[in-house]
Amino acid sequence: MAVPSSVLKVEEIQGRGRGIVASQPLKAGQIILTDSPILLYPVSPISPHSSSFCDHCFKSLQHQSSIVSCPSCRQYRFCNSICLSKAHGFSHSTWVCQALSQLQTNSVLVQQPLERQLQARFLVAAYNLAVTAPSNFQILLSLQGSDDNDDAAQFLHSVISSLFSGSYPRNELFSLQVTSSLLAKDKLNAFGLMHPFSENDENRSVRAYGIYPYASFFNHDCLPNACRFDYVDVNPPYHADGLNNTDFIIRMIHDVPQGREICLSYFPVNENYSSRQKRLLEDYGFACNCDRCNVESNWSDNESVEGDVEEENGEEVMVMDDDDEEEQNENMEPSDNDNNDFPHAYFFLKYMCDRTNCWGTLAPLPPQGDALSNVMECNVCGKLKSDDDNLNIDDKGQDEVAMED
Ligand SMILES: C[S@@+](CC[C@H](N)C(=O)[O-])C[C@H]1O[C@@H](n2cnc3c(N)ncnc32)[C@H](O)[C@@H]1O
Repeated sequence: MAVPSSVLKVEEIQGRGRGIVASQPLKAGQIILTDSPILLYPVSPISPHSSSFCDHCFKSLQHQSSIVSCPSCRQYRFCNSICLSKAHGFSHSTWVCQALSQLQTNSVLVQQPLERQLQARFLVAAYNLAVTAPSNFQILLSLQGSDDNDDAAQFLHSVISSLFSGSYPRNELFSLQVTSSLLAKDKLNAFGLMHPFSENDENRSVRAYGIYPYASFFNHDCLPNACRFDYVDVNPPYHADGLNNTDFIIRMIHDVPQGREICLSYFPVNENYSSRQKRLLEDYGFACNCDRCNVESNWSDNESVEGDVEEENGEEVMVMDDDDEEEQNENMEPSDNDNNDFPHAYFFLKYMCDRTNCWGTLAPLPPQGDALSNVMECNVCGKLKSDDDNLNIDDKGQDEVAMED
């Protein structure tokens, strides 16, 4: 599958499956891809009325004054009648509405852990996609993921089959194999749309999951050269024509030459070596051997860039003292020289947000013509920071504005 970008191409990369490669030199801040979800589903599958987000666009409902509920199930809530009407033609069609109501009263499913309920919600969404947009369903099926028939797939297949045995269209769509394959695609490819950022919230959680067909081709690197921005509740701090609020923008963190693989980090970059390895193995099925991991694999458990590791939120995170920072600022520039002992020291200083409980990644604002921006934007809290000082404008947690849907 090709990506809709003239500056990227999909290539087979040894030991990593498909990946995305720069087909020309790319500049810091450059927008390399905008992607829309083919599937979105909320994390509150069984008790939707407790959700504080619109079930169509997933904006926070906190400051909305014209909230409406679905008139049929009376459970799912939407920002306004526009979102409701869009959802009726898409994610909350008549039969999805009925299926979700049945899922909520399915006593066997309700007793299951949240993960299983969530998988059931995903399967209903995927089934809806198969019926309403078969070509997007084919794209979903072409994403990476094995189709092992495990216990979860067996169980969910029986729940979903019983749901679809009634008035729902084309119940033959859900064989055990398709169910199992869909679950694997979801696990490897779903992106989380996070709760709005707050400095007081140590454990920011997910509000919805989405399948983004092109962004799914990015492989992981613990020192990424690109990162994703979403603007679910706020407008981007630059002109972005026609963007829906659940669209992703992928921007370059720094310059890269033509032919270089473009990678995202699948989670915040501050996680320590053992936790990253564990997560990548358990959730994504691979052992990471990126430059950063190769360096850190030789460290003792307590060692970090300068031997400084602090405990923060129960997690070990990298820290540097002021002298270290000055020295690193003077001596370390990003380079393609992978022999550097601390490939991540410079990265942390320049590209990691220092706001409490944020751990977001900073990328420059998009260049204007040939002029590169010296303003960095955090992809989690939205803070804008110039080279010398914090601009202190734009906070994703506060500035709620309407965007096109
Ligand atoms: C979102 S997909 C990325 C695209 C995928 N490579 C493909 O061919 O469709 C995630 C999967 O890609 C592979 N992958 C991603 N980053 C990797 C890395 N750094 N090393 C090895 N495999 C990686 C893993 O199999 C992972 O489960």
